[in-house]
Amino acid sequence: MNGLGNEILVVDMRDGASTMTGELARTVAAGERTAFEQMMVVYPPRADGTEAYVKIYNNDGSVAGACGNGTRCVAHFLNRATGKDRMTIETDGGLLEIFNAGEELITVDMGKPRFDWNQIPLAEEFADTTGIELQIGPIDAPVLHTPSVVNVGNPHAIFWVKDDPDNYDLGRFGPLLENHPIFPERANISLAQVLAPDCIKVRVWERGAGLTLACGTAACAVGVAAARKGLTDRRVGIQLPGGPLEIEWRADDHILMTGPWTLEWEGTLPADLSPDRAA
Ligand SMILES: N[C@@H](CCC[C@H](N)C(=O)O)C(=O)O
Repeated sequence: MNGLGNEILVVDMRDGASTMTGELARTVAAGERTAFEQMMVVYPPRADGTEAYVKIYNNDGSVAGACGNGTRCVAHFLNRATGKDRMTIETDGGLLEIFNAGEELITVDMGKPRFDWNQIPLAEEFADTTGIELQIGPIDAPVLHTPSVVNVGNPHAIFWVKDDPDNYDLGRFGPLLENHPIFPERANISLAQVLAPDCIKVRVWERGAGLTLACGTAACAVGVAAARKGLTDRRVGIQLPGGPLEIEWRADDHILMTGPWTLEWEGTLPADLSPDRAA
């Protein structure tokens, strides 16, 4: 599947008979047909009132606590399997509520943002995470030194730029920022240009996956970080290279993300997924 071009492989393991690992996920990601940015493995529910437990892998085999675009894809998959329009799923980042918003749109309640330095997490204490000072040797652009940081189930750093994010070589400095020592669990890196109080243009370098056409959690992170800085309203359209997402940071602190899903193909993974076999 994909969510605005963010390549998602939804793997149905609801029978509870098999288990995915980071190493196997990397093997599947190396397959020509099965390449993905995130794999969403759907297991039987572990908690009362939930439809499934979903484990998320990046294509480097690392585990992610949240994936906004992938959650909309899982929502469609579970909606088709169960007929339910509304459900709760469990991820490593917490419980997520999903609503069918009609016309091939899904809304996900992504939960509450976390702003404390140790919740991001950061390697050292910062009292104010709306803008932290970073020492970044090899990067010459001065705007790239004071990101806002927020955790929305996974860690994000947002660098505010006045001009078009396309003007920056994110492919070059994305990996440096993702692996900056201030981020002990690495971070997803966004460049954000506020175009209007209800519109932000964003490009994302994803932790564990690299440059992407869209990142749902980055859209959530940028939306709340912009409103927190007073740059925008609490309801914004986020323009990503793959298309738009609607983000609303509600008065009860929950973030709602609304966007589409796309089904590309369906198939069965080979039973033998040993790492030396290309999927
Ligand atoms: N594409 C995702 C985010 C995936 C997880 C991220 N790379 C991480 O490691 O935190 C999205 O749509 O949110």
